[in-house]
Amino acid sequence: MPSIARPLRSVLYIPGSKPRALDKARGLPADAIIFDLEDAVIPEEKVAARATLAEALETGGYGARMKIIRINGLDTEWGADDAKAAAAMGADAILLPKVNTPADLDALAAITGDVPLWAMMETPLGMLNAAAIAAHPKLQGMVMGTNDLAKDLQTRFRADRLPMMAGLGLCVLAGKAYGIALIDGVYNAYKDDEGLKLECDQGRDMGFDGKTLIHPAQLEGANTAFTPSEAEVELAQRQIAAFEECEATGQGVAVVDGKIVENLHVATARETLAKLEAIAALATE
Ligand SMILES: CC(C)(COP(=O)(O)OP(=O)(O)OC[C@H]1O[C@@H](n2cnc3c(N)ncnc32)[C@H](O)[C@@H]1OP(=O)(O)O)[C@@H](O)C(=O)NCCC(=O)NCCSC(=O)C[C@H](O)C(=O)O
Ligand SMILES: [Mg+2]
Repeated sequence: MPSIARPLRSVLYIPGSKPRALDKARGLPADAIIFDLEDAVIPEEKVAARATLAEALETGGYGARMKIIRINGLDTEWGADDAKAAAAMGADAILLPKVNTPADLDALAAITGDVPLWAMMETPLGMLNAAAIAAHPKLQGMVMGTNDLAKDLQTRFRADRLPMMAGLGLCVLAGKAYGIALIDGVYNAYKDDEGLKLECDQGRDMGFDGKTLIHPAQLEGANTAFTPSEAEVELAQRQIAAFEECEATGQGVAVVDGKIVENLHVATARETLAKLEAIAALATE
């Protein structure tokens, strides 16, 4: 299972129709940006948003942040033209909403060619097909659409997200099996830092690489939650040192803080340190 080298702790949605927000994002500490042409843009502005976004990306200035364009569905009047335009904008990936089957990605790839694809996982059918979707050769990331999922499940929002756990879990399993990026859904109450922290921690513990965000005020919370803590880094260093010491004496198991450390734990410890290095490298780019 390949691990994701590029940090994707904070993935900020920006409406493609809002020049001020598009400009502000050039200075925000987001690991990735989703330039949105779908739900954040009203129908009357959809066509103009395409040109506004093309101009912003042409101007550039987004640095090392990963640039992802979310287009409208191919079953809408804007989808095909969005796809053609997005393919020419030099983005790192194109994100397709409401992906139900791998055939949806085939249809997009027929328009966008070699551009990597990401999938919004936000319908019950899409989540049931998560493994087949994750296996698509062009797919490099999945983004959870928890608002649309809640709508389709006819569920109420709960702090523990219990009603959507089955769907999120299927996507995590599928994403890990095929080594693609996995980004959790948005937290709608963008002024509630404590609630955001709880949901980020939950997503991080489930195995997500980061969280989608709707407002700059959420960036710090997500970046902190998805960065290895000082305690995690210090433990990883001690685990590696203890295991190497044991190995030198011909033993395969070390004990740290009363818990066994085997080669698989050392692999996780090394991944923790590598993740921290990748985050530090991003800050200097
Ligand atoms: C939620 C908002 C409508 C709030 O906007 P606003 O009232 O303008 O916020 P502020 O006045 O607090 O903004 C302060 C400054 O920050 C800039 N700003 C705000 N939001 C963003 C952003 N997302 N990216 C970049 N910059 C942003 C403002 O321009 C202000 O700047 P300045 O004037 O220079 O001080 C708004 O935040 C918003 O529209 N957010 C995005 C909403 C969105 O993208 N929704 C769609 C994605 S969610 C979704 O679809 C998930 C999925 O599909 C699912 O099903 O779950
Ligand atoms: Mg959605």
